[in-house]
Amino acid sequence: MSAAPKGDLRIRARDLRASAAEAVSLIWRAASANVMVFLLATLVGAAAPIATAWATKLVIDRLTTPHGAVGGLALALVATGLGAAVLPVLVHYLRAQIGRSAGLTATERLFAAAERQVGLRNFENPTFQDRLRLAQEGIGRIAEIVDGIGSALGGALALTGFIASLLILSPAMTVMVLVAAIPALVAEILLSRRRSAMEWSIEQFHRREFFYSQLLTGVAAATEIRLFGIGAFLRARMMDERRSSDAAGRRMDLRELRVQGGLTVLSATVAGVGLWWAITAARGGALSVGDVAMFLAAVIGVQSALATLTAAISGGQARLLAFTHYVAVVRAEPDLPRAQQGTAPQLRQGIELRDVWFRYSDDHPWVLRGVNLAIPYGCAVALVGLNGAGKSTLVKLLCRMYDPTRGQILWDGVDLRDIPPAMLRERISAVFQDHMNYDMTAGENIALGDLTTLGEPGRIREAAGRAGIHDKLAALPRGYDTPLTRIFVVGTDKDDPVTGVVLSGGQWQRLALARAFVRNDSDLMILDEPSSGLDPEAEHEIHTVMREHREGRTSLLISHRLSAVRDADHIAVLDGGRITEHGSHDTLLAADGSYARLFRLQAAGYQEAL
Ligand SMILES: Nc1ncnc2c1ncn2[C@@H]1O[C@H](COP(=O)(O)OP(=O)(O)OP(=O)(O)O)[C@@H](O)[C@H]1O
Repeated sequence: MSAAPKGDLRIRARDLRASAAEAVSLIWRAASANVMVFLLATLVGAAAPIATAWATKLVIDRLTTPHGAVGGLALALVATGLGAAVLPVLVHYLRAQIGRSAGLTATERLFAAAERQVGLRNFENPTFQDRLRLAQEGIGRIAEIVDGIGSALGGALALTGFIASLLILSPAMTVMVLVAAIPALVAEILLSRRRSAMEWSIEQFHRREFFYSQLLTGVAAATEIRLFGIGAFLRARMMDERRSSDAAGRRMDLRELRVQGGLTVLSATVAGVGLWWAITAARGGALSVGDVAMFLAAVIGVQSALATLTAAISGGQARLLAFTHYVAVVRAEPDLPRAQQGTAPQLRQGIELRDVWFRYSDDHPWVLRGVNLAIPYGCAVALVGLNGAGKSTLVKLLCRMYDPTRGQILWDGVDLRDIPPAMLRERISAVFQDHMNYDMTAGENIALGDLTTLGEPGRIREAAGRAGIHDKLAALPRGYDTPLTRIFVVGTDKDDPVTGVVLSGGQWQRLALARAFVRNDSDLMILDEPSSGLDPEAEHEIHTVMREHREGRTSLLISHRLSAVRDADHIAVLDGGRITEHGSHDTLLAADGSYARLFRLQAAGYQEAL
């Protein structure tokens, strides 16, 4: 596994500062009172061992002196020992509290930032996906950042106190201990940078492993996996991903083992030399017994404070580097240049696509190559075309999930780019080909189409009625309050567990239709393959309903079932990224082009069967 490129690490110094500033301000704003008590307790806790060491030295010196009074000192020793024992428990509690408060705020901000990505481009970008996942992990480690700040401050205080103590006893030894510590500090900082780069580079393995694990443990793919017997195959792929990330982790651990092992030997040697010197000096009468005890406590204290400080700095750096992903997501620009001002005018004239070109990225081929299409106000326009012709892509452009690469889409003459996406989408309702089935109650599944209906069951029922699913939903064990999921229990009533229900594909499709219908006042209704999963009777019934629903409304209907689109006001054929034919059903049949060919092909299929 290669480390992150050098350029990446250079950028990281700046990112690190931004990350530190963001983390400190987040922690402070989320829990300022607790932070103050935490810092105070940490500092007092760090001073306690120094006080203990001095009290111990004085007690020993007095004990070895005839008639030395030790009562007060012994009490002080007990008090500092008590403080040293109790404070860490308090610090631990405060750290967890601060971590929770800051984590709550950060989670809210992260998901709000993800919502600010109003289009789909970033969500389809693997780098952004990696960042999102690492950002969530980073939030989980905020408590460690708090810990790091505490350890750094405590370590610095303990270090200063013990160095001062050591200086009194032996300036030469002080220099020696400090010089031995510098390589440790530098090495730890470099190691932590390398570890962060490694973690970033193996994120792709984690994401793929997660994908396979979801497949293997989720319900969605369970039937196919069993039928095709591909469980072992998928598991092998998942384990490959795990092995790749483990291999990178093992290499990093080995590197740390070598470096940290060497550094430990170095500090043990320094401590040994110091001990030998102190004992020799005490023998010669240059140091008292208490001095030797103090010396030992100071050497151990300096080394342990340095270790704490080094770990706090390198660990803090690693955590802040992980936190840079959070900062990158919350500060990311919206993916679509966003119209802040402006409104979506109520549709009066219609929608027009003017020479629209689109490709998903510079590396992808063109999907649309100069589409010109009008969807006049109050008309039903049908879009037909072969698989992959770009029909769903065109729908996504209409909802402004992406902006056209070239050309314009006009809403009553206003460029969609000049309309805030949220306002535009309030005027549109849709059933998508790949509609969502939410693991929520039946009523909620419909109300998601217009949240104002959450408190208005009448509107929900009416939409369900129009989509032909009311009777089914009303007959469920808890009617519209029945959870449509077997994945988790909805509600908290332990004595009366709510059993979830699983709907069929066609029933889910009707629910998706109801979700679109519930948004009554929409200006544009988009129906992308709304009846593909329905039985023939249901399909006929739904098309009748949709025809009624479309009456006087502006709508765009996409279907491979050409009998379903024949009564649209206009039919447009999308082929090779362009509109190649358009007109009414009769005109297109008379023109004897590709629409006529496809229509006859489908009709012949039915006739042959008769
Ligand atoms: N998110 C995406 N990223 C990259 N390419 C995409 C993406 N979505 C679709 N495409 C590509 O764009 C082309 C058009 O796809 P689209 O889904 O719009 O076709 P369609 O006409 O709706 O097809 P179908 O009738 O099969 O539903 C296809 O070649 C597809 O591979």
